[in-house]
Amino acid sequence: MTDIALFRLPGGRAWIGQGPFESFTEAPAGGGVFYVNDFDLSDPKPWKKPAHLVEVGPESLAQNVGWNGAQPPHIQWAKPATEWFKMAFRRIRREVLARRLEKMVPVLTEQGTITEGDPVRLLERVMSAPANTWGYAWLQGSQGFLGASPELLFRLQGGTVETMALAGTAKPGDQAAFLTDVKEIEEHEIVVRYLSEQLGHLGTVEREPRGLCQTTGLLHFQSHLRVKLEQPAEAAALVKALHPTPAVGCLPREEPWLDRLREYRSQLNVPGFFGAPFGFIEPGDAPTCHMIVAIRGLSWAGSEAKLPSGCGIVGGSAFDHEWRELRLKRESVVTMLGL
Ligand SMILES: C=C(O[C@H]1C=CC=C(C(=O)O)[C@@H]1O)C(=O)O
Repeated sequence: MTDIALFRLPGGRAWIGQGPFESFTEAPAGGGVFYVNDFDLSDPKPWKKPAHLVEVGPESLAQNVGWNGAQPPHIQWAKPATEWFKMAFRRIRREVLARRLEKMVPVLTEQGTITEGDPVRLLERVMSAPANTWGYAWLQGSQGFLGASPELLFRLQGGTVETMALAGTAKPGDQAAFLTDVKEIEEHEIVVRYLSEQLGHLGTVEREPRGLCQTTGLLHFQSHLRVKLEQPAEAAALVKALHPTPAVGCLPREEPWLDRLREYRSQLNVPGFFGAPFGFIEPGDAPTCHMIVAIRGLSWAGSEAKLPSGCGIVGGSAFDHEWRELRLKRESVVTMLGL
């Protein structure tokens, strides 16, 4: 099967890119190009231009991708062990209580085995994911990742950058208590403050009041932010300025803490795509660049599948509560993908 990239906007417009892909350090003119990287931004040529790009809808997906008789996958998940995550949780919390660290987002990964079927069929699910999410996929031979993320890293259009803080989580039924939950509000406002500071270097920042975002089985705090650029900015420079936000990284966003986070991620077997920027520049002369945070998805290599979820640890975090939140986030992905 050819290599495939997919990007679907909240409104439903979507593009499929088919390989081979040509890689670039800077986004080539004319758009129609995907941004694919890992959490550490280790690919120096993250802009991927497909040999063939087509705008698709849910009905035209199959004829553009061609399933070749492939069936949706069955995945047998193994229950995740608590030990390593518990250790990371305790160490992070200790640093937070000592006021050396404000927040860090460790990630737990559930491992699975694809017993039959082909993950390519999950593209249909990504296309029909909730309307307030961005669908993404990157399929390379027998490996890849895909999902539907509720989190925008930024949208760059003309001289305006829009972004959002998305952090703080509850079950939809717990809304009344969530709205006044001091720990969840703190977790969220840390991300707002970080984004306001980073964007403040580019122009005057406008922030909308804190609101709610509901996706498959989950409720989050969400705040929209916008800045009119004083000088033109490249998408790649914005990625470097904003990623990783404390919704998936840490604060302070300094190398020693990022190193610590990388250490936890590697101990906990986290796939590189998780929390990384994933983007698409629409084709055209004055194109819009959409850059999202790749969460709420899974990855696979051969028959091995990985399902990661992360949770922000602040001073008020309790292990059992966070462990439940991690499970709810993974269940949300499993439900969304119909697995
Ligand atoms: C890291 C994840 O979610 C982020 C987005 C929304 C809420 C989050 C939270 O409450 O911790 C996370 O920052 C994930 O889904 O694995």
